[in-house]
Amino acid sequence: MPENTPLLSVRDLSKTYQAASGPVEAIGSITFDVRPGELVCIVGPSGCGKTTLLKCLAGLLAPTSGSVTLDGAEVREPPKKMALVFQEYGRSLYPWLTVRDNVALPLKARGVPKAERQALVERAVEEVGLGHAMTTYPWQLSGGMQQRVAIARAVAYQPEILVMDEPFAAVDAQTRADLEDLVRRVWKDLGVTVLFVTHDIDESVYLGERVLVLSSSPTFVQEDLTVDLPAERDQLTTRALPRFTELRTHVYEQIQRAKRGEAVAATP
Ligand SMILES: Nc1ncnc2c1ncn2[C@@H]1O[C@H](COP(=O)(O)OP(=O)(O)OP(=O)(O)O)[C@@H](O)[C@H]1O
Repeated sequence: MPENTPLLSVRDLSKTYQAASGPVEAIGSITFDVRPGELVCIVGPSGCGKTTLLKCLAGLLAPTSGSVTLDGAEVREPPKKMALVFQEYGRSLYPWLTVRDNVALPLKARGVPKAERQALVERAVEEVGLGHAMTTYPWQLSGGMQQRVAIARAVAYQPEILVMDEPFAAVDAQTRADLEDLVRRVWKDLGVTVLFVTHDIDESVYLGERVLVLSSSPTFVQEDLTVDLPAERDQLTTRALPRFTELRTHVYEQIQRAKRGEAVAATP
């Protein structure tokens, strides 16, 4: 695929829920593209419709209007080319399966031959730094390690796009920093496209090559910000850069504007 052809294309996506109390317009109109190999973060105020947007992207919820296209095909059901990582790592792994078998499961379901499966599982588990824990069970691992297993499972599957929904919201700050660095490393080493949803402004700037700032509901894309920080990022030096402070202050101000209902749509 040529580099400028979008991998994921969201066009005029809107979602209005029909609640008992009447219609709730969650998403007004969202339009954006993700190109192959990008790492894009989505950030927005609480209740702005991030979960609704992700459900539509993952084919779990039909939009009221507009479309989601992945690799040229309209998404109408969970796409095989997408892997998801959620916040609740504890519930996303099977406790009776070892790390190796948890990571292998989607490959087995897809019918990948055993030798190839083993190679993919080993590479993915090594990549997340758990090569020594292949035969352990999820309940023998810390929360951060369990989330590493979930990431390994997603990348072993070799998705076209990895969608992460606030994956580190439930871990402590130190583990979170390690996992952020892991995402950057996996993204670079494996060349996978990543869409990362977070409510943490600093995290969005530290991780992303682009940050999409969403308005409050009914939601639209308020800003599509290019993160012009060096590609080699480091928790200490990157976060201490004046440019990092400028960008996080800018995103913070945009979100405050969104909360006050003063946001205007980004010009494409
Ligand atoms: N099933 C539903 N029926 C009616 N309204 C809903 C439903 N699901 C979500 N909403 C409303 O849609 C809006 C967006 O909700 P959504 O959960 O997508 O936001 P969010 O950004 O993920 O929230 P948070 O940041 O708090 O997790 C909210 O006003 C919410 O109350």
